[in-house]
Amino acid sequence: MRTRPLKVALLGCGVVGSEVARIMTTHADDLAARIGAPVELAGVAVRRPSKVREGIDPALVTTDATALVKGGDIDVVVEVIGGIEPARTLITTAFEHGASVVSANKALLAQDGAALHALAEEQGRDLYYEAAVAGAIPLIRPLRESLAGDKVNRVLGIVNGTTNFILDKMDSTGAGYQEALDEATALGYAEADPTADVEGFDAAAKAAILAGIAFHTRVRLDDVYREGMTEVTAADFASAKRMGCTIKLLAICERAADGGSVTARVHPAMIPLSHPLASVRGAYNAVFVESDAAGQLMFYGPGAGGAPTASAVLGDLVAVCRNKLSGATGPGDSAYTQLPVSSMGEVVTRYHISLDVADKPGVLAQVATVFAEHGVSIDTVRQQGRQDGGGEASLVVVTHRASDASLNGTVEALRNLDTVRGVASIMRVEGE
Ligand SMILES: NC(=O)C1=CN([C@@H]2O[C@H](COP(=O)(O)OP(=O)(O)OC[C@H]3O[C@@H](n4cnc5c(N)ncnc54)[C@H](OP(=O)(O)O)[C@@H]3O)[C@@H](O)[C@H]2O)C=CC1
Ligand SMILES: N[C@@H](CC=O)C(=O)O
Repeated sequence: MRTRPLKVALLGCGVVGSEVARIMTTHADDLAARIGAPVELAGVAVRRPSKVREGIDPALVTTDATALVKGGDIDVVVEVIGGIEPARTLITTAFEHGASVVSANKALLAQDGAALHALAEEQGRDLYYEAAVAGAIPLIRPLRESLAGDKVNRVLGIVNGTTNFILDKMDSTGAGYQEALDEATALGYAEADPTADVEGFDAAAKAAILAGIAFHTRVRLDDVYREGMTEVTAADFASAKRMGCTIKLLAICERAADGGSVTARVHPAMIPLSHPLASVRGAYNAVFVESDAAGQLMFYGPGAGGAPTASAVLGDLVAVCRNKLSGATGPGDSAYTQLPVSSMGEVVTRYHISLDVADKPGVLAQVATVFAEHGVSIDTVRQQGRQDGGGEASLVVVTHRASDASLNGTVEALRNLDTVRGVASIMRVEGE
């Protein structure tokens, strides 16, 4: 074993960084044995230096992340600050000063992954980010390496722990949205700004990363259709239950049948209770990967939280340190092509639409005509008279598979009917 240690700069010591530092200290001997050299924590950059950090030598703590990255012959920079800046500049500085990088920063990678990969490659450095998608679950490496000889056609899953935690609480305990979000934040699952979680930005960033790696193409955050989960109500859960379904925030990346384009989307969806994703509870994540030769694979595990995420960071740290010692670098993305990313209008799926309508003869026929005129075939219709005496009924329509564009046209036309008082909710139905 080499005796000179590999030097690691830790940028960020919050929920994830503090666990990375703890494991680096408590598992130092194991890490050294696996890498073939000891690893030394050379410095820890934070925003608030006076905060007490258990197990961290105060002499290592600095607010000058740039100086830490530039000085002292750092071999590997672990970036767990989050956000775009200063993380991006620190990572590029690390590459330019001889260090490889391990990051958990999906927001940055979804926005600037291509440029960062290009710089890493130009400088002969590694850029690893297993922790950026689905916390502890090994997903990036299986897609990038184990499935490199297969053809992945679809990736579908729950990739945000916070929203799964909230939806699960709302469904199973009747908890309110805010109460469940506060608990997820206290448990360290949520992003610094939880809007990123609940509005689907975090899951969309992960979908962009997954689609890029799975289909060997470049997909950016802006290419991903996104709807958050803030408008999911108790009434939606009740409707879902009546259909034998529950509601999950899903990320779905698909390659077109002709292989010539891809789509990536994030939105809440009803899925049957019999589907394996329906039983993914709390902050757990699960991702299905469908490929030509392997068929269906499912990856499952803790999707958020300090220790699970640190596990993925440490796995990358070991891989990058091994590469450093052998003089190699891991796979980059220089061989990626640029497949077109199709719009949401072209996506084909099923829909659950809840309408408030006048409770009088002929309304059902009128509504059915609008669906037929837009080429959207109805699977089931359920009408429920209201007890409020207002002469209104609820009409729940579940469609067969139709394009999003056809469904949008249908809904627009329904809104123009005098007998349709309102469209209470529209939700896609997946996983059948
Ligand atoms: N939490 C989770 O479950 C997961 C998080 N991630 C990703 O990991 C990254 C970190 O997340 P998390 O640990 O939760 O975030 P936290 O907000 O808990 O920690 C951020 C850390 O960065 C430090 N920091 C912030 N700004 C600066 C700056 N300008 N210079 C130096 N240090 C700075 C903070 O310092 P201080 O302590 O002084 O405030 C803090 O230590 C993010 O990219 C996130 O998306 C990925 C998977 C799961
Ligand atoms: N906020 C994220 C953290 C992990 O990526 C989540 O809830 O999944």
